[in-house]
Amino acid sequence: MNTPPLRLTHRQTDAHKGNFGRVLLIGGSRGMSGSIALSSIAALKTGSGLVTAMVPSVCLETVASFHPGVMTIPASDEDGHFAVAASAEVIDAVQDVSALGCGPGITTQKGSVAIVEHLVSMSHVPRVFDADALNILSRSNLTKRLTGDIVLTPHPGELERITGVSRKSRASQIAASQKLAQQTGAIIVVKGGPSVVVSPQDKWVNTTGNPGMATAGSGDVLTGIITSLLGQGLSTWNAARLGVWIHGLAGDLAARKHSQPGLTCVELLESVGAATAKAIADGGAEPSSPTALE
Ligand SMILES: NC(=O)C1=CN([C@@H]2O[C@H](COP(=O)(O)OP(=O)(O)OC[C@H]3O[C@@H](n4cnc5c(N)ncnc54)[C@H](O)[C@@H]3O)[C@@H](O)[C@H]2O)[C@@H](O)CC1
Ligand SMILES: Nc1ncnc2c1ncn2[C@@H]1O[C@H](COP(=O)(O)OP(=O)(O)O)[C@@H](O)[C@H]1O
Ligand SMILES: [Mg+2]
Repeated sequence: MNTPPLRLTHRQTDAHKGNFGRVLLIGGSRGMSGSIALSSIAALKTGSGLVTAMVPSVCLETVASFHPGVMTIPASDEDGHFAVAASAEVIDAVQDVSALGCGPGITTQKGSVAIVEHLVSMSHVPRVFDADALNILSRSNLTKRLTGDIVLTPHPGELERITGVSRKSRASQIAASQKLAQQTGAIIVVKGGPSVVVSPQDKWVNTTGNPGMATAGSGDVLTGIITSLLGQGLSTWNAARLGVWIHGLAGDLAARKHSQPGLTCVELLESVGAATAKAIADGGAEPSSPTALE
């Protein structure tokens, strides 16, 4: 049996949505509305109590239409992506959030750069940076300004842009990620088959997942899962490891049903709830006690 790196516990009978985190997902652009919707819905399916997507105003209706449980905040936009003015609006939006994820579909236009520049130093909020947020970190030389609880989720192409190591050498990717983790304090998910999670002191190799997950949008789902777990109070190390494990298991459950070639981000997303249940103490069978995770 494939066991999770740690367990979630059952919800107390008197639990309410405020117990399970309020998370914010920042991203999307005209043409990539699906990306941030995938992250947001994945966060709901991993158990977040409240999920809000902050998106360029132009794609708000599209993002909002995918799942009625996702709330949306419209941000100033320009030509289909975030305008520079959106970076000031982010400061209001992060009030009271327990975690945020940034990057899917965000583009590397200057409004997005301004947002990421604000987020790198918001040390009071645990943050996940993915996709174009990672490309912005590398292009704008922002990695040295990362502070607080941070998870980076690069695929080998993004990692190459940040560290310069070849997308073809797995050993170099792990070594460079370890060094980056030591320099920044961030936890780094080195995506692949299998994904490896690296901390400044340690590394962990995932035991779930399959090549059917090499499909558009599967990483966007992971961003939402890890953000959700951070928002529920897990440490960056635990949220990254358990998030990667749940994501891979969702891929395995979906591939069993739909085949690896037939697996898309939609089938992956549909399996996130079932995979999360497998991470609950005793396999999610019987509700018992307590609320807190770990
Ligand atoms: N429905 C949507 O709106 C979607 C939007 N997406 C967004 O599209 C933007 C661009 O992301 P992409 O990742 O497609 O573009 P990138 O240009 O960052 O990455 C694609 C390239 O990276 C390299 N690469 C990726 N995985 C690799 C691996 N395992 N081994 C070796 N090389 C690898 C390959 O050279 C590949 O062509 C992001 O903002 C992302 O969030 C994508 O997630 C797809 C779905
Ligand atoms: N061969 C594979 N085996 C296991 N997992 C894989 C494989 N290929 C891709 N994945 C997983 O799928 C996800 C792809 O992420 P990413 O490239 O960011 O996708 P996108 O940006 O399109 O959403 C990662 O979590 C990665 O680990
Ligand atoms: Mg990606």
